[in-house]
Amino acid sequence: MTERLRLYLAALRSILRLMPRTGAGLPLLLGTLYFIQGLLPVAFVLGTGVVLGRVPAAVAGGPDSAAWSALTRAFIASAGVFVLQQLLLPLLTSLGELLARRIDGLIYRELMDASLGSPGVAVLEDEQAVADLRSAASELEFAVQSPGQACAGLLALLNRTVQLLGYVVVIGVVFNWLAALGVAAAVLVFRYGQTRGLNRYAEARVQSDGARRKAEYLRSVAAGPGAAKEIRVFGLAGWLIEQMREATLEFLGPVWAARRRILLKPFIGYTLWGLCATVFALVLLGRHGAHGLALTRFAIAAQATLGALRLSEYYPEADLQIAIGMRAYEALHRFQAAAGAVPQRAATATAAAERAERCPAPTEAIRFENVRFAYPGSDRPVFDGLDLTIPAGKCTALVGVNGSGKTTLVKLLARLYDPDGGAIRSDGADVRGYEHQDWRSRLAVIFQDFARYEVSAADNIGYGAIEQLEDRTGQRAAAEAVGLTETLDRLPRGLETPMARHLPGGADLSGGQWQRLALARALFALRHGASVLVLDEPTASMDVRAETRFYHQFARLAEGATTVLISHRFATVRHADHIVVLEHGRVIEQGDHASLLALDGRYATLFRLQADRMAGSGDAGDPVDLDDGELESDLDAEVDADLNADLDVGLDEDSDPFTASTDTAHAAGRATAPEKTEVA
Ligand SMILES: Nc1ncnc2c1ncn2[C@@H]1O[C@H](COP(=O)(O)OP(=O)(O)OP(=O)(O)O)[C@@H](O)[C@H]1O
Repeated sequence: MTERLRLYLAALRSILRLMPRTGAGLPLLLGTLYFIQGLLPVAFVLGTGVVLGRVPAAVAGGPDSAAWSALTRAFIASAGVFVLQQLLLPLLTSLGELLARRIDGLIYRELMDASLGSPGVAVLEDEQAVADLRSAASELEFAVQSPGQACAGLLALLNRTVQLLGYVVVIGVVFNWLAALGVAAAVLVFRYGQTRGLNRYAEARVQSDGARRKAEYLRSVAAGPGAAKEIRVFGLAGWLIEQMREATLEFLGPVWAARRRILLKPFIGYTLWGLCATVFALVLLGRHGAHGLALTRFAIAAQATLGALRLSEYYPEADLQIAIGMRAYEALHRFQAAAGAVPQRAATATAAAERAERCPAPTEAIRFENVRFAYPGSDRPVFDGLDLTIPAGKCTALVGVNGSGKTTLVKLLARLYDPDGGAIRSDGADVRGYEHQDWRSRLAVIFQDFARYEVSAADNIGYGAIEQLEDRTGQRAAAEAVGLTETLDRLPRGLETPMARHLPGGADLSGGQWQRLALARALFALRHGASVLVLDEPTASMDVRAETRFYHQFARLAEGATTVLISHRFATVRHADHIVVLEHGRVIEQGDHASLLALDGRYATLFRLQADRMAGSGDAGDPVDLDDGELESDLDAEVDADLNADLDVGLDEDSDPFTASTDTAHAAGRATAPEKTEVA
């Protein structure tokens, strides 16, 4: 059995198993109605055949004759069948749509479970898996040729199948079994040609998915707000329109060609075949008719033959839906297999307490032991034997040039990936021994590219401990801790303000304010059970005063927590208890600020380089603009004093040994370099 057929059958089995879950006997009702709807055209053919056969006797007997009454009865019965058929049609369409929507709803849930339940993020970086996820999601979104529509289409085939069987039996009984089988064979061959062509067309559509995505991406760039400013400033509009035109043609061209090649050729071939069979059946009928087949029988056989042959055509209620919808469902199956999702438990306070019990907070240290790791699909290891100790309850700063592996280390710590070799241990226990959710409940991580949720400010903070989403006091305290209270209080609905301008009553924040909101989220997580705080460039978007303020309060905010701090700014890291210098995925130096300076190695070199830069930058005392004027006055004084003492340094792998990055230039004019004096 080919892989494609195996997948198709698996998808078919599982979609059929979803049917009973659509509730209230809907599939059973729909199946029964389709069955009846399949019998009705056959009954109509029988009825009209009888009507036709009774016409000569009725005409001869006149309106008062018994033959006339018999004709009338037959006519009324046929008309009744016809009317019933017409009445059933819209009902079937509505019920079919209902079934499709309900199945799509169930499948959407499967899709969410698969994408959100995957313990790591590797699957979301796997090109094929993401393409599968996208293709399933886009058919579900448009709901025209979705898996649910395919399922309703499969049920609708019952109608056509019953009709064909009915016609074949009628032809066999009233006329000739050989002719009946011939007609059935002609219909089946033609249908085979149709569905084969449609399947190949659906395949061509899937193949062109990459080009379609490119066109969609360009459309979203052109129409979205993200690049709006740059498109105008750099005059990219004309170029973008041309790119979109080319990408659209690149995507549609092969589909158009495939449609002509795939649909037209078989259509001509199979139509000729069908026409020959039709002519043969009609000639046979004609000859028998001429040789005394009773009028009723002749009329029935002729209509049944034509009715059956009409079933060779394209079924608009089923064909394309099945061809494309089932492919989307197969894609979801492939993604499910790749994601290896695990069921997610409900977020309740009890569940959180149970998690905390199952996974104790580290009290001694978290250790990376001989850790080896390469990203999936890459043969270049980021870590090849990393040994690192993160003491519990202390602040460990990670320093290193771009690409040295700092963020990757955090991803491993959060088990978004697992190491290829070695282990990460919390107080000696391999963290892989804990369930992902249990271990993560101990972590509060804010990545460089933290999320900005379009929900209220309070919920943005509350997502740090979802089971405590109602704890407004805790959320306010976290906002206060990062100095956001006044900013949030000035918003139209305070903490309840939706964080997106396009939402009713919504507002947006500046980059630095967003970063503080994300930090508040981490602090909220700490308040509710997390004990390992990981901050990856937590102040990158903050102005120099907000940053200085943050680090002044940092020790108090993170008190008792095991903290991992990543920063390019030495002013930030120098206060850490333990500083680790990473290079090419290895620890090359570690210790506290003073001991590392005394060591006179890489850290000291970097430090002197920046100190020299600062010393050469001139004025150190520019006033600082506050974005919200909310610093308390006593803190202000401290901050002002410290601004003159801090160094603000960026590292860049392109420079050798290192050069300051431009994102720190704003601070360069404000800082003096007491450390230089200290170093010197
Ligand atoms: N998702 C990924 N897939 C493949 N390679 C990756 C991925 N993310 C990072 N890398 C590579 O892994 C290496 C380490 O990257 P990482 O982001 O951990 O560095 P970093 O020290 O945090 O850098 P930065 O200071 O720029 O944030 C780099 O060579 C990077 O190109």
